[in-house]
Amino acid sequence: MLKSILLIHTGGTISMQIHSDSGAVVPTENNPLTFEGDKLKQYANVIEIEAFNLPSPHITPKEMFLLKQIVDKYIQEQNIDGVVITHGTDTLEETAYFLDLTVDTTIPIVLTGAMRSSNEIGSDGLYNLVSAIKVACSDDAKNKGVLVVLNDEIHTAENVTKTHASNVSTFQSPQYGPIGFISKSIVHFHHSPNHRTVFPIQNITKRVALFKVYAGMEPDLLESSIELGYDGIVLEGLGQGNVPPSLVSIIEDIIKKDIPIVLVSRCFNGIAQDVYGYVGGGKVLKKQGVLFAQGLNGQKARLALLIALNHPNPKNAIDQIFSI
Ligand SMILES: NC(=O)C[C@H](N)C(=O)O
Repeated sequence: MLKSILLIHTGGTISMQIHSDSGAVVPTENNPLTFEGDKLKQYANVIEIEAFNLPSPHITPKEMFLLKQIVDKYIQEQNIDGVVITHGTDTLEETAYFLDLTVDTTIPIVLTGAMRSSNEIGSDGLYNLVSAIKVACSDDAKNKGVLVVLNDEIHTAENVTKTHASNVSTFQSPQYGPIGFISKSIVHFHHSPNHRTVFPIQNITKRVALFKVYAGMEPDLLESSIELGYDGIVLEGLGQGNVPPSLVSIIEDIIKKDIPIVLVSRCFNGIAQDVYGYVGGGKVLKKQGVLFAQGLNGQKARLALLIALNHPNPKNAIDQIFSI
C-alpha cells in the first residue's frame, strides 16, 4: 500500500524558473512543483501544501518555527507516514537542524532542494523531490532525525552543510559523510545517527549573534552586540578553538553578565576543544565558562543556542546541548 506523505513547499530554486529575457532565476506566481502531482502519485499518496514561497535567504527562525508548527499539527491530526519539505539550499541546513532539534516524532522528515531551477537544462529539482519522497516512504528512515536528501545522498540535518556555491553535489557532511544513498531501485542506509534530544519550545523571542573570529580581531563588535541586547553569542574560533588575546577580556565580561558564549571551530573539519593553555587558548576559555559545541558549524551552533535560550529551562537545555 502507498504511504501518505505530507509535502510542504517553502520556495527556493527548486520552485523557481529562469527568466527567458533577463536570465535571472526568480520565483514565479505559481510554484512549478505544484504541477508535478501526476509524476509523484506512483510513489506515495501526497498531501501537498505551500507554507510560503520564499527564497531561502529570506527565511528566519520565525518561518522555521511556523514550519515546526505545521509539521506538528499534521502529525497529530492526520495519519501521515512521512514529511517532505522543499526548500532553498542557501539556508536549508539551518531549517533542517531547527526541525531536528524541535520536532518530536519518529516518522521521517526529509528536506530537499535544487541547484538548478525548474526550467533549466539539467534541472535537479523534480529528481531530488522524487528521491526525498522515496526516502520518506522508507521504513529504514524512521527514527533517524531530520534528513537532507539531494543528489542521490542522504545526510543528517546535524552534519550536512552546503559546500559549493553552484555544483549539484553541494551538500556534504564533512568528516562523517552521508548516512545512506538512493539508487534507481533502493533506498539504502549504511549508518545510523546517534541518539538525539528534542527541545520543545513555544516561541522564538531571544537573539543570538554569530561572529567569525579572525587574526587581529578587535573586541568592539562583541562589545556592541551586548549593547544591542543579544542574548547569546557564537564564535567561530580559530583552529581547535582559540581566539586572539584581544578578545579575552570582553569574553570574560560577557560571561559575567550571564550571556552564554559558544565556541565552534571555523575549520571545515574537526571539533573545537579545550586544548591550548596560552592566552586566548581553548583551555583558558573553557575555565572562563565558554561553552563548546560538539562539531556543529557556526550557523547550527547559533540555532542550537537560540533554541536552548527559548526553552522553558534554558540552563538545562544548554547543559544538554553543549555538554563537552
Ligand atoms: N539553490 C537554491 O535554492 C539557492 C537559492 N538562493 C535559495 O536558497 O533560495
